[in-house]
Amino acid sequence: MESAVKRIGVLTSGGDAPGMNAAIRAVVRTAMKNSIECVGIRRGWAGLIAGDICPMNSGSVSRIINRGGTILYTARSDEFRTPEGQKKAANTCKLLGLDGIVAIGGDGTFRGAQDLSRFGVSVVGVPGTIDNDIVCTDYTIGFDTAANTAVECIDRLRDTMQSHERCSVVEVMGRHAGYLALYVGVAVGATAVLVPEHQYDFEKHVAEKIRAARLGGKTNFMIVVAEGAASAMDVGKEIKEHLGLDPRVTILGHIQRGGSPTAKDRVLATRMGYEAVRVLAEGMTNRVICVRDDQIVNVDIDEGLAMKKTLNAEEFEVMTVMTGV
Ligand SMILES: Nc1ncnc2c1ncn2[C@@H]1O[C@H](COP(=O)(O)OP(=O)(O)O)[C@@H](O)[C@H]1O
Ligand SMILES: O=P(O)(O)OC[C@H]1O[C@](O)(COP(=O)(O)O)[C@@H](O)[C@@H]1O
Ligand SMILES: [Mg+2]
Repeated sequence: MESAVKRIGVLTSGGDAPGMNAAIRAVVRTAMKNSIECVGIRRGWAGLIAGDICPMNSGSVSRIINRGGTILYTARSDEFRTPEGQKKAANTCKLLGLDGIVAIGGDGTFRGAQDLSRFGVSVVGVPGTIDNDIVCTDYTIGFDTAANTAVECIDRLRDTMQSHERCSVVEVMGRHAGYLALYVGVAVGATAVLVPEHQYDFEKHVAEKIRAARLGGKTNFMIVVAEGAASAMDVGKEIKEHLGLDPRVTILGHIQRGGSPTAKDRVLATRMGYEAVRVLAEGMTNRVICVRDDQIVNVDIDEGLAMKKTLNAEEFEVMTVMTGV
């Protein structure tokens, strides 16, 4: 089939996520198979504005499928949020003869892609963020690895908390989204889980859960807090003040974003990267690659971003029943 694009760019933007490299590799290799030239754009949208490019070929993506982070670097760019910045980025595309851009990132990255498409550049988004907060897709690259890393860390904390009969407050990532906290909280058998989607109430969400666990015979407690729900330090202070316990607070932070991607992240990233190039080759634009019921599909970016994602109600209910007991 004759491809609708001759030369494309690939970039990673926003917070990095394990599996982004596998997606870059799939984009480059699929492009090559279809005789499409592929140019790497370093440092996300900032790099597109600056024309920060590197040539890509089969060799440049060798031995990266197993590596965390992103070989193209990533950045957050305030300039790209402005029409002037977007115009500069579109001019780079014109100068380099880029017909299309594959943007691997989160919701912010896709809003940027939406804007760039208004300048006549074809864009396709590949969801890569540990937050799993992109409305139109069941899954975003990096979530599985980050969740498993957090679970491993919390299991270690649990050993020492059990020995000392202590309370642990652990902060996981998620400024605006509680998917990671909820999933990890269920996986570690947390005493309580705090998510930004629900207004924090110390008495109801923490004190009552700890009390129920203590009445059930437990002498150690694990509180999982999404960073956007409450400050783990503050939760720790409240536990000390109101319940008389002496909690230990751990902020997992960027540990969660690193490490070798799980098989799930590598495979989905590869399938999504392949689909992104296929979509551009077919002449489509303004699409997000999504996974729905384990099928890789593409969705209009405007429609995708307009959808409202909520926490999985069944998973939340399960967490509510499992905590505090
Ligand atoms: N509403 C927007 N319009 C244009 N560009 C945006 C918008 N939101 C974010 N961006 C661009 O995308 C970048 C990445 O977004 P960010 O929200 O930080 O990460 P993520 O893509 O992982 O959600 C931002 O630094 C900015 O350059
Ligand atoms: O790396 P930074 O700039 O400290 O950002 C931290 C944020 O990035 C994330 O890890 C991922 O968010 P994005 O994918 O939207 O960039 C959030 O969970 C966290 O709140
Ligand atoms: Mg985001």
